[in-house]
Amino acid sequence: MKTVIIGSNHAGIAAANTLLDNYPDQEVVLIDRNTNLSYLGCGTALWVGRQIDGYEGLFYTNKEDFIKRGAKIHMLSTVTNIDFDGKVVHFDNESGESVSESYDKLVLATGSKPIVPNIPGKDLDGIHFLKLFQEGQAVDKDISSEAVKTVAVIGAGYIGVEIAEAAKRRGKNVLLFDAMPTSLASYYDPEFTKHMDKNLEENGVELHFGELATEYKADDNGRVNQLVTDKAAYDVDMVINAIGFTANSDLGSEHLETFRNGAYLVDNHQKTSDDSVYAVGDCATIYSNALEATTYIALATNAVRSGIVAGHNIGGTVLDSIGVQGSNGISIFGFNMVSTGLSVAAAAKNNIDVEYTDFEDLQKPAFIKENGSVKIRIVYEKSTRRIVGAQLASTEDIAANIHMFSLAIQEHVTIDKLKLLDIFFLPHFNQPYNYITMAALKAK
Ligand SMILES: Cc1cc2nc3c(=O)[nH]c(=O)nc-3n(C[C@H](O)[C@H](O)[C@H](O)COP(=O)(O)OP(=O)(O)OC[C@H]3O[C@@H](n4cnc5c(N)ncnc54)[C@H](O)[C@@H]3O)c2cc1C
Ligand SMILES: NC(=O)C1=CN([C@@H]2O[C@H](COP(=O)(O)OP(=O)(O)OC[C@H]3O[C@@H](n4cnc5c(N)ncnc54)[C@H](O)[C@@H]3O)[C@@H](O)[C@H]2O)C=CC1
Repeated sequence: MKTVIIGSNHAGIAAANTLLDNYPDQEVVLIDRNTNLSYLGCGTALWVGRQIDGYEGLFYTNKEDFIKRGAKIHMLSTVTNIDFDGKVVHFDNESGESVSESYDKLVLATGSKPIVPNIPGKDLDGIHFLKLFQEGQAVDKDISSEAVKTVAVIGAGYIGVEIAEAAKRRGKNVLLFDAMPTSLASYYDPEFTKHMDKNLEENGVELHFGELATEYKADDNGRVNQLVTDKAAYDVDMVINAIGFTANSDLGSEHLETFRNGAYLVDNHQKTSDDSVYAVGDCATIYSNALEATTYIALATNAVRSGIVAGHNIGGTVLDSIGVQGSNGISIFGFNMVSTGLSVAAAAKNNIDVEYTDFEDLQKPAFIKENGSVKIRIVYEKSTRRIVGAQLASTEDIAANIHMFSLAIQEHVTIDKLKLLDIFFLPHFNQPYNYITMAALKAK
């Protein structure tokens, strides 16, 4: 059995690893247009902000490793066309020749592409996106220039907020814009984002929310020097666009069934509407246990799990995807936020009638000196009382809490089941009346 995988980043790599590690008879071919594979984009802001020494540690595998393990891998090779009936993938290889690979099974792992703001001046010099390693290098180079004093970041989602912090750490004036009235509006409710907004402001990031970029203007050399919005005009030396990703499904969208944003529609084996074709990671849909529906969530964590599921099903072991909660986290100037499932705002947008319960307390008993306050919100469906989301914010390390809520959503746990849940107590870590128990007990 020969499997061809198009795209060798997180999702494609996970599918390839699963096949190579568990099914020795499988012939695996990887094709990718990039020069590198396995780049952890999550490290870009850490590297650009000089919180880590360099980018070298942001790759976890390479071409040679796949060759050693018996796979064939074509890098710098762009797939131009797929003959789904004849089961042949056509691509331009590293030498520029048009070549092909036949397949028994095909895995589409072509990921996502940044959404481009469609406004005048969008192609000027000094306007960046942050997806590829090379784009991270370009941003780092520009930020290293003395001439760049003011950086505008368009989009205060995860990439925008992280790169705003990085640019500030490099001593730039940073203007952060978003169409929504707060940062991180897709992940948290305003009662939580207000703390992140305050944190950003206190650290010198200038916030411009509810303000839309309408034009980028250039100097005589064709480099961006002004950002015009629906409210004002700002002199800027560099722009970073981060207004979200959309699925990169150009290769198969005419042949395969797709979701409303163009992502390949897949079943719980990651199989598309073509029996021989699987899709994984950011180019595919995913099942949300909170929504109880198919949706689109671009995250590396999902990419990896979907690759594993596809790999096993292709290899011959039936493995059902268990769905996801879209769990995520962010840490900015020492302020941490994590969320899973639906916020109250996201539930409303999806017509799910929810209640929520909030609590705020110190992480540890007051007699412990190094201690920060933690704010928690648990969101549950009114009719069934099943937990559909949770948000936490603190200067404390609260990250691991969210995994439990992720499992609770996956397993349809009700808010009432959480009230007397056995949660250990040790003053080094938490309180006997801890905020999870207290929030659950307060639920209406
Ligand atoms: C700056 C940044 C920070 C992030 N931080 C986090 C984080 O902290 N946590 C998290 O979970 N997620 C994070 N993400 C999201 C995460 O990186 C993506 O969800 C993940 O990369 C998706 O993996 P993928 O393999 O599906 O797709 P991609 O990473 O998009 O890879 C797709 C691959 O397909 C190749 N390809 C596409 N078309 C073709 C073609 N025609 N021919 C050949 N090859 C092709 C591309 O070259 C690429 O290598 C971050 C993303 C960015 C940009
Ligand atoms: N910590 C993490 O887990 C990280 C995850 N990622 C993932 O990578 C993907 C891409 O990240 P982002 O690009 O940050 O997307 P995002 O979806 O997180 O944020 C996009 C932001 O842009 C705003 N926006 C949309 N259109 C706009 C417009 N025309 N003008 C101004 N603002 C506009 C939205 O309101 C939103 O706040 C996401 O799926 C994200 O979850 C990225 C970085 C870190």
